[in-house]
Amino acid sequence: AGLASTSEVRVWTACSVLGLIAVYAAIRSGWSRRFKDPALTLAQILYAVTCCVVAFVIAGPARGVTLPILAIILMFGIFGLTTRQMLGVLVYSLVAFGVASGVVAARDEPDYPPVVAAAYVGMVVVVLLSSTFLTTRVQSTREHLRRQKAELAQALEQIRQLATHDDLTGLLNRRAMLDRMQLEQRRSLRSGSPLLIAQLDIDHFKAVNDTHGHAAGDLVLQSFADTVRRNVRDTDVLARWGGEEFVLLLCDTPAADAVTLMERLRQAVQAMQVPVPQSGGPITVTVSIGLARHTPADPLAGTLERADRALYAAKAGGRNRVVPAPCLR
Ligand SMILES: Nc1nc2c(ncn2[C@@H]2O[C@H](COP(=O)(O)OP(=O)(O)OP(=O)(O)O)[C@@H](O)[C@H]2O)c(=O)[nH]1
Repeated sequence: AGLASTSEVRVWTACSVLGLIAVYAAIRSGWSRRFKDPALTLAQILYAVTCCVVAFVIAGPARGVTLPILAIILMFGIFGLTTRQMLGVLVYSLVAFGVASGVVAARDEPDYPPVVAAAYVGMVVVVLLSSTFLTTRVQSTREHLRRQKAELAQALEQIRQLATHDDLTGLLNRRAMLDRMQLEQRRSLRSGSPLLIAQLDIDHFKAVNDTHGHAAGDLVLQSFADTVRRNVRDTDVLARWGGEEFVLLLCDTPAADAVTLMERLRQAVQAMQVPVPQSGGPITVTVSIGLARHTPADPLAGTLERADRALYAAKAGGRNRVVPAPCLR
């Protein structure tokens, strides 16, 4: 439109388009993934500010258009840059526009009197400062949200832990164990691997509480849980079923091995010595165990019932013993 030199505008347009193509290629090719910000926001903004500054110099009387464009460029920075990067952009832009103003003044354009030059510089400063201020605000809001999100995730994990685990022993609780049993039941059905359920009940536990107190009883429950956990495989699942009663799920263990394992477990519990402060010597306990194999045709409740009956037989038979359900004999 006769406002600016055609050759300068052509060179400017070519450089701007080449810059856009280079950024597009860097992102689409995946080359930019090696950087922390694959969108190359900082590089894009610095390049755009540079183009804006050059446009300010060559646009003649139309240079006022470059200021809203500068504001739009910086808007992208508000969401994509850190406060430090934005401060860098601020300093770079101030210096670049300062130089540009000097160049324009040196070109001695008739419609660029000092008062207009000062107004442009003032506008550039306002745009840059307000963008930097907004970036700081957005960054602090983002940081606040990030912290809240982390706290929420931690609280959810705590709730999940409380809902699925027993507070005293850290073992799975009954509800979580039932879920796990169903999972293992499906797995066993698919693979044909044996699945066994053991019910474990500490003998005469009421007497422990009555003699040594409830706190000592709690220590015994914790030691019992640790002892059992240490004596079974990681793939076996132990849960506190309620009170002094525990359930152990033996995955992929042949029945004969399971009976031997339960016997070893019984002996480990018998050998366990629980030191209790202000209670004379350490407390010892024994355990009765009922063991049953899950058969694919049966519901889980049926297997639990058979393990429970075997446990009852162990108690009735004098305690401190392992009784396999009839299906295992
Ligand atoms: N310390 C403590 N005791 C508990 C807890 N939960 C249940 N108990 C106690 O466990 C005892 C269970 O007693 P009983 O059901 O009579 O069984 P027992 O004395 O072990 O007798 P047998 O099972 O027949 O050998 C009760 O005294 C309950 O109060 C707990 O979390 N901590």
